Amino acid sequence: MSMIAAFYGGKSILITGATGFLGKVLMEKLFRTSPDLKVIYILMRPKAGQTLQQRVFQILNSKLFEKVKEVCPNVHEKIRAIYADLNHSDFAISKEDMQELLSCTNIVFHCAATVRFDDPLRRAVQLNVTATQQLLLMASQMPKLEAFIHISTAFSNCNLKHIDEVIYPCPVEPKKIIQSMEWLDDSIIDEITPKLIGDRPNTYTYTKALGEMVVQQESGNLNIAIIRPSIVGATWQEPFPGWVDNLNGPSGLIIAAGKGFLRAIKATPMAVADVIPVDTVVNLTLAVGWYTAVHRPKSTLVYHCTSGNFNPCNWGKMGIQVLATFEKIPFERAFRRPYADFTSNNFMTQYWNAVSHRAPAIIYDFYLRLTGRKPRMTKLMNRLLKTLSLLEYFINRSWEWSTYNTEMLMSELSPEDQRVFNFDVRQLNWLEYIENYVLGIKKYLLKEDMAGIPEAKQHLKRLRNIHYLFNTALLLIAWRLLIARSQMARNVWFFIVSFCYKLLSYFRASSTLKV
Ligand SMILES: CCCCCCCCCCCCCCCCCCCCCC(=O)SCCNC(=O)CCNC(=O)[C@H](O)C(C)(C)COP(=O)(O)OP(=O)(O)OC[C@H]1O[C@@H](n2cnc3c(N)ncnc32)[C@H](O)[C@@H]1OP(=O)(O)O
Ligand SMILES: NC(=O)C1=CN([C@@H]2O[C@H](COP(=O)(O)OP(=O)(O)OC[C@H]3O[C@@H](n4cnc5c(N)ncnc54)[C@H](OP(=O)(O)O)[C@@H]3O)[C@@H](O)[C@H]2O)C=CC1
Repeated sequence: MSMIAAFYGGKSILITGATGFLGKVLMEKLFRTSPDLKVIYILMRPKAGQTLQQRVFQILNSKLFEKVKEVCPNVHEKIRAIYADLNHSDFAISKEDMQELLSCTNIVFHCAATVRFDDPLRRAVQLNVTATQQLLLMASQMPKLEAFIHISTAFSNCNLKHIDEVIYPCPVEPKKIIQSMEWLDDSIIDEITPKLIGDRPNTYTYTKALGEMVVQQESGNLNIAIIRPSIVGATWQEPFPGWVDNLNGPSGLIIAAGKGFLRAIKATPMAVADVIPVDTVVNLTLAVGWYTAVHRPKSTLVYHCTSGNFNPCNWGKMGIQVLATFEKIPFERAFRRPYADFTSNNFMTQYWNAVSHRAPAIIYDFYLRLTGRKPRMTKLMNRLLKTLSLLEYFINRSWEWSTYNTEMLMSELSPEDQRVFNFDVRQLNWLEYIENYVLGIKKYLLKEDMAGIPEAKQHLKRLRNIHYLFNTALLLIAWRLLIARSQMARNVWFFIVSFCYKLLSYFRASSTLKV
């Protein structure tokens, strides 16, 4: 019997960010391994015209929850969706709901965050810092609380090369930042943002670091732990391989490459691609929840959930495997044939952006205009290039994360828990994982049918022929223009033609002699 699964039995669990990528997998695993848990409270807001109930219904009816429905048929009765907007000062939770949350909650998993790299500082602070502070305040009023688990990111201190499992201070106190956001106007905040974030690349990593400081400062008597995952990718094993439902991290770029939009990328092939499967993060999170509640460590422990030091894969290897998978499992209606060029040179990046990204987009838009349709490729390409520029920082560097706490926890688990809540990425086979990742993107993100693979392959063949034809035509035009302008080119051209003519005459003569 798994001790961790038994621990969550009968518990009331509060999750923020349960509608997000990580939150959904966390909920799924909890229900599947501890179907006798009492209730999961999820703090959520209505979105895209859907009420809370409709959102919950959609999640429970997704492919991800198919196994849960078998082991926990009354799962819908065990989810309590509570209206909450973490951007509000008191989360806008009703009094009755607040009362229930405060009196019943045993465990808190705080996953909600804004993960956008380009969010203005005010928004990022509100969600990643102030909301964390408020949730801790709520937690301090929960008499039955056993553990508070905060999800941060391994990149919260990406300004350092070697990162230990400790909370690093930021130069300006989070409380001062929170206060200043209340009275500074947007233009001033925009002006001081670069100074505040310093050598971090964006407001996301900076505010996640501030969030950790808040956890440390406001922890009081709570049992708290922080988990720092690196780049969270599709599921490795559970509930099935390759599940993914958003474009963050590598997923968006894999789509862009598979559809033939992305042909070159400024990346260091030897830099470590510290991708970690989402189910591994969830297993560690649940193990940490159990350990923190049962063993009550004296201080706030930080756990790195990374792959680089256990089982490293680099961006070059990942790119090659992604491309190899496109050969077997191509995406439908590709714009161009998938092709990868990794370059770490600025000039070459500009060159490829002009030749391989912008020029085809302009030509295609011209074609759309000619055929009376609305041009859209240039806009899409500009977005892609903006995304690339925001991700570049992370694919041209390597970091070292120490993992003493994570390894200590692994050794504390019983063999059964090590199996059920496996977070040992040494067992991960990257080639298999990447293939399943690409397949998962095709099935669950792009919602493409596997039956369409032969047609997709045919389409790629047609694109290859068009590509050869186009290049040959381009070469001929260039050559014709050169001949018209340069005596030297003309001489070379006449030399080649007369050489070919002589060769032909020679073969003709020798074949006549043989007869
Ligand atoms: C050369 C060939 C190569 C072949 C092989 C290639 C494969 C191998 C190489 C793989 C290298 C991987 C490197 C990963 C490094 C990750 C490091 C993370 C480290 C930190 C980890 C964390 O701790 S934190 C979690 C990560 N956090 C994000 O990763 C958020 C990013 N994101 C945003 O910060 C916003 O998204 C941003 C972008 C501002 C847009 O902002 P925006 O307002 O312009 O756009 P929106 O988000 O509203 O989306 C508008 C349209 O862009 C589409 N789209 C959105 N994201 C997209 C995306 N990533 N790739 C494509 N397309 C994307 C979307 O589908 C919409 O399309 P549509 O309009 O048609 O619906
Ligand atoms: N994905 C990754 O690569 C990594 C993620 N992490 C961390 O993991 C955690 C989860 O990330 P992930 O699941 O990928 O992110 P998602 O963007 O998929 O999910 C974010 C969640 O936060 C919720 N949320 C955002 N704003 C509000 C709000 N104002 N009120 C209520 N809820 C809100 C979202 O709700 P809604 O659905 O309503 O928008 C959603 O449930 C984050 O803390 C992130 O920093 C760490 C490392 C890497």
